[in-house]
Amino acid sequence: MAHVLVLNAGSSSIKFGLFDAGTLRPEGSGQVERIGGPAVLHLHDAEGNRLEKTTLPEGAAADHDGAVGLILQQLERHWAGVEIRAVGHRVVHGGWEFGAPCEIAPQVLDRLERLAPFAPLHQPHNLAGIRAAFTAFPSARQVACFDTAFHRGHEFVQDTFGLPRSYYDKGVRRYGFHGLSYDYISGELARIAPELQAGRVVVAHLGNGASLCGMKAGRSVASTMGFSALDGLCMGTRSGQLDPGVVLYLMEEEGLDAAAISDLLYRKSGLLGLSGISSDMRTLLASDAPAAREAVAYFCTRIRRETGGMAAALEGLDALVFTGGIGENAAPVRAQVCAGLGWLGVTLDPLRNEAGEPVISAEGAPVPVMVLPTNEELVIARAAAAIASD
Ligand SMILES: Nc1ncnc2c1ncn2[C@@H]1O[C@H](COP(=O)(O)OP(=O)(O)O)[C@@H](O)[C@H]1O
Ligand SMILES: CC(=O)OP(=O)(O)O
Ligand SMILES: [Mg+2]
Repeated sequence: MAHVLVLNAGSSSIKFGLFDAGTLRPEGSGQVERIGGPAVLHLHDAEGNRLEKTTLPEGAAADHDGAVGLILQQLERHWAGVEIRAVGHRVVHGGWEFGAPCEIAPQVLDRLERLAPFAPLHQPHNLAGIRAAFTAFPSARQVACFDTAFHRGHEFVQDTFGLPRSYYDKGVRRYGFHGLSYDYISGELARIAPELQAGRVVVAHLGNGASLCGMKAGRSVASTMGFSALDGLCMGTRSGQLDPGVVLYLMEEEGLDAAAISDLLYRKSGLLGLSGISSDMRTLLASDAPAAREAVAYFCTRIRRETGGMAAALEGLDALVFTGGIGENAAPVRAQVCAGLGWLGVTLDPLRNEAGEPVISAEGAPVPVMVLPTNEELVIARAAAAIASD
């Protein structure tokens, strides 16, 4: 039986999914999370039951390459002999060239390589996964699916910066990311609440990377992420929105060069930099340290501010959806975000929120608030299966 394998490299995790190429039924899934920290391997069978949850020995998944190697080993161990017809890859940055999933020819790989500087926490890992899959499955079709593609079609005013127009023409514009996740959520809303999907929805994808998408009738109108995956919300290790004057100060007064600034903004800021403790929301929520509390408070404050901005871009709000590792699991974060959004019609039911029910808003509240687990792997599998059947 032919299968589609999906590799989804995030900034702190690599997730995989194995699907029947015809029915797209899941045959197995898993992830290596907390890469670079105390990494944990999770494996699930076709029914979603846990096969394994193991804290990996130090060094086993110190980086994304190690994690890909581990996943390939586990595939061999638990799903030996399956025929892999196609491998679908999440590729975070598709620039302005790639607006739809595509088969990866060698010249495509070169073009994707050129976008690596704009997504240094992702693109190199996405490309390493592609190379590893070419070696491990030489006869499979390799397909790239882009985080940026869902946001194509924004109006000029949502995509431009206030720079001279020539920069926009050169591609210095807001691309937006997490599009595979938003695409999945849009489809889920159409299935379970079509009247909401037809309206104005803010989706908060809160993982190690975090962004908001404003959607109208299921399509992206605006994203808090911009040219790179640094902009917008505060993230695990990324600063989010920053006065460009700070970058000038760092260069002129502190003598930091581009590499040092990149390291600061991508790897040492956000929840990690503010708390001085961890980039991981679980660790921060479990900590009594005031700096951990303040980091979480900043994270939530930025989400509230940007939700107000998104509602303005959408000219109203009909629903708010939480997804991503934090959005799906961290009830205290959802509570803090929503506590300041009563003026928009958002009121939570604390018990439903604590239980992580699909609908967590209070009975009769004007704006439904939902928790929907994302499934970027399924979106990728659908595209890879379609291309492989051509
Ligand atoms: N049960 C939980 N409670 C709070 N936070 C959680 C929980 N499970 C996962 N998270 C958080 O989700 C984040 C990782 O999200 P995820 O979407 O998997 O990451 P990535 O951006 O690498 O794809 C981490 O900050 C982690 O602490
Ligand atoms: C684009 C991005 O930040 O992705 P992730 O949240 O998976 O790191
Ligand atoms: Mg992710």
